[in-house]
Amino acid sequence: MKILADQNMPLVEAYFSHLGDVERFDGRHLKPEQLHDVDALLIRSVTTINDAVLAKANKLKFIGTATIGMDHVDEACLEARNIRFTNAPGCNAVAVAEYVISTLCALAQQQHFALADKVVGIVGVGNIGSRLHKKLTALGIKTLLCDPFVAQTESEYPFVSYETLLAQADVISFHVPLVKDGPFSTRHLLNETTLKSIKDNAIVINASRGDVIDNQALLAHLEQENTLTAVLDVWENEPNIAKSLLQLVKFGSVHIAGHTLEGKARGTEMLYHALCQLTGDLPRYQLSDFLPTPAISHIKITETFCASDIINLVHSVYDVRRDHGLMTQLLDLKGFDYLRKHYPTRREFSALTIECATTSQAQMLEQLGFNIGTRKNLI
Ligand SMILES: NC(=O)C1=CN([C@@H]2O[C@H](COP(=O)(O)OP(=O)(O)OC[C@H]3O[C@@H](n4cnc5c(N)ncnc54)[C@H](O)[C@@H]3O)[C@@H](O)[C@H]2O)C=CC1
Ligand SMILES: O=C(O)C(=O)[C@H](O)COP(=O)(O)O
Repeated sequence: MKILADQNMPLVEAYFSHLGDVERFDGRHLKPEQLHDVDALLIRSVTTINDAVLAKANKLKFIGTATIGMDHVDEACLEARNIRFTNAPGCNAVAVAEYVISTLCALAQQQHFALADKVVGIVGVGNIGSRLHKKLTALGIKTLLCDPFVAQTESEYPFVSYETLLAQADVISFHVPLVKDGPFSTRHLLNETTLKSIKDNAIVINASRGDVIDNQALLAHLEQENTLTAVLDVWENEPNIAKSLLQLVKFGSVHIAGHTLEGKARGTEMLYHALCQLTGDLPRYQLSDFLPTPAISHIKITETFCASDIINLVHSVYDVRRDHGLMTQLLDLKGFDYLRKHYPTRREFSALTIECATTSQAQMLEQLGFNIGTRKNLI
């Protein structure tokens, strides 16, 4: 079997070599002739799949995208060609939720607010939004949840309308899929009109898809007034983003909110399982076979550990300001895709094991996502 995989997908050889021959390709520039005689194609979010690119795919029976988002794939055209398709639902949901937590911690330091004083509106309460909700609750932060689809089945929490969320939230964080048209389109959910309904001094975070916010409208809004804090991980027209917008956002990054080591590796692993299922092979490997021990793996905290220490703890694992610095300093020199390809290793909170002094610390930090070590005599 011939397997063609995006050059930025980790661990493909390690997982897939027993299934066939692995070759790599440049995800942004897949050409139809590269699919000749290929049996399985493994892509990331930068590869558009449509009729044109599949024109010479004579043997293709499987396409997997090691991402949550699927807006780059025309599923109808795969169905018509009888090509099995899968994404990797939830693979990097923890990473995106931790990106938002790191962002809020950094803003709390810079803007001198207490995290627990903010109301965070989550637009889209699926894999990412629900994990974010859990972590925010651990920090004592109130949330407003907006998801018309989940609201129909989930009665545990009250859901609000998008209009109510915009009017009442201090922080608005987008976690919807990009749906480009139809009655449930999410394109330009935040636009010239809806921008006018958000609160003064609000914080807007977008780690979903660039098109969910009308970037030109946001740019015009930021140019007019300065009470809005905008944080963007995703941009319209990547990789050729509006550089004038980058200058006005508080933190900008190159679509890396989901790029933890664990998140990317989980994506590869989910495709491996899906292909094994199709071929009838038994999976031989699991993620723990490949994840390295983190450089800092254990710490011990005392009873005096307090709110400001939580911020330091979060930033000891991941500080979003590193990524903002990389983007603002190196974008012109290296380009958007180079910075994504050479993204420095980032681990999830769970890679750090914490020995706590009290039971309440252990409960809170576990809910935030850290691994809790055993310690006798917890207070
Ligand atoms: N920046 C990054 O690196 C990453 C970005 N993403 C993006 O985040 C998106 C969300 O990911 P997940 O939470 O895992 O997806 P999910 O499918 O689990 O959840 C999305 C939720 O959005 C809801 N939704 C759809 N339209 C809505 C609307 N108009 N208003 C409110 N809610 C709406 C859905 O009902 C669903 O519950 C992905 O589709 C992807 O585009 C995902 C991973 C990494
Ligand atoms: O999972 C998704 O959806 C994402 O947006 C990915 O994390 C983006 O990563 P790449 O696939 O573009 O590397």
